[in-house]
Amino acid sequence: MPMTVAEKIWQQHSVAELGDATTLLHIDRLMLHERSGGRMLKGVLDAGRTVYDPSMVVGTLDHIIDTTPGRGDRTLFAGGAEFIKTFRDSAALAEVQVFDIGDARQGIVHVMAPELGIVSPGMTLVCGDSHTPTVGGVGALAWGIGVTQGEHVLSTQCLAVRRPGQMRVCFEGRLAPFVTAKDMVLWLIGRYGANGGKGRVVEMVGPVIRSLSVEGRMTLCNMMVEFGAWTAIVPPDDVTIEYMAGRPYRPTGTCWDSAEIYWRNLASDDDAKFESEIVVDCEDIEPQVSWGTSTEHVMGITGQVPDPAQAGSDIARASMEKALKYADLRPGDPLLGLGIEAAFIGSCTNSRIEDLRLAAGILTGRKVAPGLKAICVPGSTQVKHQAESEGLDDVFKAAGFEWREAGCSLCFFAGGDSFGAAKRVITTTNRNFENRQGPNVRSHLASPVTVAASAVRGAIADPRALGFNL
Ligand SMILES: CC(C)[C@H](C(=O)O)[C@@H](O)C(=O)O
Ligand code: SF4
Repeated sequence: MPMTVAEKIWQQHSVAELGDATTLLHIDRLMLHERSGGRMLKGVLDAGRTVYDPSMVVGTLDHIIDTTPGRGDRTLFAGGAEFIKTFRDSAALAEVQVFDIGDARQGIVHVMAPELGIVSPGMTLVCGDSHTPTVGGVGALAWGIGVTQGEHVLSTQCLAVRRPGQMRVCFEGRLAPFVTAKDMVLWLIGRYGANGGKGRVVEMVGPVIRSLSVEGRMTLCNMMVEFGAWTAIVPPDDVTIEYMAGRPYRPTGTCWDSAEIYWRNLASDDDAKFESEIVVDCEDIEPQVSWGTSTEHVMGITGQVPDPAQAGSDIARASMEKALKYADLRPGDPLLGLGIEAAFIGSCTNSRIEDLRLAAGILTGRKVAPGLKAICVPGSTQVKHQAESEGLDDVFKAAGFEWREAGCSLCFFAGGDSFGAAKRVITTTNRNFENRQGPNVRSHLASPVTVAASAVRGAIADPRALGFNL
């Protein structure tokens, strides 16, 4: 039977068919972070169980740790110290390796796992975090799980999973200058809605995907969660294999040779069946910005805020009306020129080295608008070190950006570190929900290029129109 790439990985990991469209799958990697990982480990230990194979489990600290320079163990998250202690103590007891603060391998879990080569094409990987599909960008099948499921994986290295539907999105054409993977995914969610990929594995193909780096592919896969997808995957190709080649935890020797043969053959069959398919012409995509409080509240940067009267359903209309109120905008308003008070570059969506290079390209020789709070948080300590070795930190600092330590940081409000109540922020993150980045903070999602250009103008700005070079 012809199969999709996800179905092949699924079948290769099947331990038993449990009926009711559910399969017991072998899990190759379990990633842990201090917000959900400590509870999983403690749950297993408290029940008197052992971790089946600690070498398949890796932890890091990212969510609730401080990111200000010279950080110690400070956390602004209520009860955060307890989370961190539980995580460290349980990991030590279970003999699970944790890349802690001060370790060069520490970082946002979805950034450091692929960067270190802990995950590779064709693997199954899970983590107690909704943005786990990010690593679909290297051709792995990865998804977010809950604490109970995490305990099951820790104890058995397996998980019972219901078979998802299959969907394919083909990106045709070419990306215009200043248009990035972030704009592609925002456009897709804006066009097809926050439930457009509901419950499916979304395979992403086409010439534009082939031309993207693995980092760009990860940006896309990261936000497919905001498209409602169960997960997303880009089948491996030469770009993926080249990416894997430099990674410290990659397979080596004859294992690399056989892995490479396997990766090269890991593709959907020509006549594989997808429940739904979308073809996107990338020529249509301009830089995108979100205007509201759902990831589907997105528009082209030169457009106007839509009118709820035109909404396709009562639910959409109500959500748009509420969002307009929260965002303090009116139908027909342009976003171009809308004043912003802060800019954020970071998060598992856009904090990898290529993102920082793009933003620094815009910021070189420029300064952020007076009074604007601008913060850049590298996704991992390794990204930070790489950026520093290229002098990017100097560019950010000279432009007026704070240059932070690696972590999730202001991607979500963890209890104190904030832009200030009700501030309007342009941000490279993935969620623009109410209060996501602080009390009443209005978040406008955009690419690192658009965020950097807007920071310079002090208002939402079209990077194409302002004489920036890339
Ligand atoms: C805290 C964590 C479990 C959460 C998630 O699952 O995504 C966070 O990373 C987020 O982005 O909201
Ligand atoms: S960077 Fe943001 S979206 Fe990503 S894992 Fe951390 S909190 Fe979640």
